[in-house]
Amino acid sequence: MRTGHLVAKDICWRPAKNQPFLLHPVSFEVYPGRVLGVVGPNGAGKSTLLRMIYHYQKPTTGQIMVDGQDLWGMSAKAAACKVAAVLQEQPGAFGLTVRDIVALGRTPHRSALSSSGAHDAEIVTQAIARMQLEHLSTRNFDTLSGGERQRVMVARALAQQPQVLVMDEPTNHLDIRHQLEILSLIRSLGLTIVVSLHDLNMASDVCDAILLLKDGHCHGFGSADEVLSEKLVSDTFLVTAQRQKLSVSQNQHLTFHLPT
Ligand SMILES: Nc1ncnc2c1ncn2[C@@H]1O[C@H](COP(=O)(O)OP(=O)(O)OP(=O)(O)O)[C@@H](O)[C@H]1O
Repeated sequence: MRTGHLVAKDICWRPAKNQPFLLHPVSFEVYPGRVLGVVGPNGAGKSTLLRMIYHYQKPTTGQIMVDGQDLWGMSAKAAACKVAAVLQEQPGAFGLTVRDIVALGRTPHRSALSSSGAHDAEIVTQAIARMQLEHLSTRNFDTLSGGERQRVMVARALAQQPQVLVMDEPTNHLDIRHQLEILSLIRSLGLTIVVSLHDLNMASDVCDAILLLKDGHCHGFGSADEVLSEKLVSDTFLVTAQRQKLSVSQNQHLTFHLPT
């Protein structure tokens, strides 16, 4: 049976009891192996939502279920066996090599006293190969370029063998080639993926469903055709959005202008 069925039921969040909600109740479902794109203007609540899915920030109310299990009813370690994250900020590695960093992905799968064995080593090797990082595996992580680091963080997430992968703006700082590679990877992994993207055309190309947020409210959830309509995009981003069919690929493409 394919795993990675993600359900969010009325999740919302505020920093503290006496503060306003920054994310208002939002519900969605992602079927195993599908890709959900989270889009919206700056400050919409995208990262706030993702943090709840990768078990960093507990929803104030509501529930997140992975394969029928309440993500916030389990330990952080158990949750890390289910959900991995690739974030915008990459940690300082203090002299660790690329292979060391990828091997950290195995940590949630080990018991407190066990050291990593041949099985873990094989999974780490496979994750490095999947991201074509073999030639960099002994390099100090801190010496890599932004794009190379991003690929290492994806390899670490793959070594974690999650059912759900969360990616917060994974194409940031990547050149066009690496952006396309990350998008193609997202499609090919076969994992359930929740990804925040600023580029609405990319989101439309790569995602099976789109969740549109603004000011902490859900403004749409459904297929890209439904949610990324001219009207909804124009209203949400305060621009004039136009959808056009590209003559060569026949794909729909959004263009944007400031309203006159
Ligand atoms: N711990 C916090 N305390 C107070 N405000 C917060 C906290 N975390 C997030 N916010 C606020 O919540 C709002 C949503 O932030 P969030 O980072 O989720 O937005 P975003 O959609 O990811 O934005 P961007 O596209 O700019 O990255 C912002 O106004 C942010 O300042």
